[in-house]
Amino acid sequence: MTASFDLFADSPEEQRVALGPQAVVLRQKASPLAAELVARIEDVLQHSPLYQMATPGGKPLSVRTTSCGTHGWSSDPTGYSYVRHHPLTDQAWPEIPAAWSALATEAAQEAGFAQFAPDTCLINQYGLDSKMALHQDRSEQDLRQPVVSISLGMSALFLWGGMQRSDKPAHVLLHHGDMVVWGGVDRLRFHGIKHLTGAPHPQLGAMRYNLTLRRAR
Ligand SMILES: O=C(O)CCC(=O)C(=O)O
Ligand SMILES: [Fe+2]
Repeated sequence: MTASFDLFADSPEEQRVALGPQAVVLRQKASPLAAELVARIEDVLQHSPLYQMATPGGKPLSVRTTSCGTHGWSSDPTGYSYVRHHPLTDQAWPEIPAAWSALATEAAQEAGFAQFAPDTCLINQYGLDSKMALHQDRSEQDLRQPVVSISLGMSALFLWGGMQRSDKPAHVLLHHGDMVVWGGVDRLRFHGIKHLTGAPHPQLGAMRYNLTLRRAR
């Protein structure tokens, strides 16, 4: 797979950008709710503080992360898994805010995945020095369920690869309010974040949040 197309030049009004047969960027899909989404992030973080995970190999991730939902994604020396408690507070994760689940269900529907009901949301906070290496999302039990992501804050260069880590990734700019949905034949595509880009966000500053909603169990 040689995904060498480049989406830097997208016209800003383009609403749907196909990344594959079952993967799509829904431009500005979350924009009408963005202020509300950010306010709820602040609520969630009160109960579920951001922390720095390390890869199973012991390398610290450059993002700070936390979760909400019945399960939270975790990386520790034993590997990647879904756990029921925040590793620092030992508390159950807070509920996924209803507006986030509803938006994810709607976006999944628009992308061709009916009745998506997330039970976990990973919150990644990126700073100017953060990135996320190419990886597959494969800790979930039912890989027929899609992945739905929401970008807030500064823009970022999303890497959209193939089914092999060595496949050359496409570069896709993701902006505040953009959503990405992938599933089906595209569910295990390698992806990552190269770096943040552009100006600091007027409300959030030199920072990006990514909310990734999935069905863990
Ligand atoms: O920040 C993003 O847009 C991607 C995040 C991601 O791939 C993940 O958390 O698994
Ligand atoms: Fe991912």
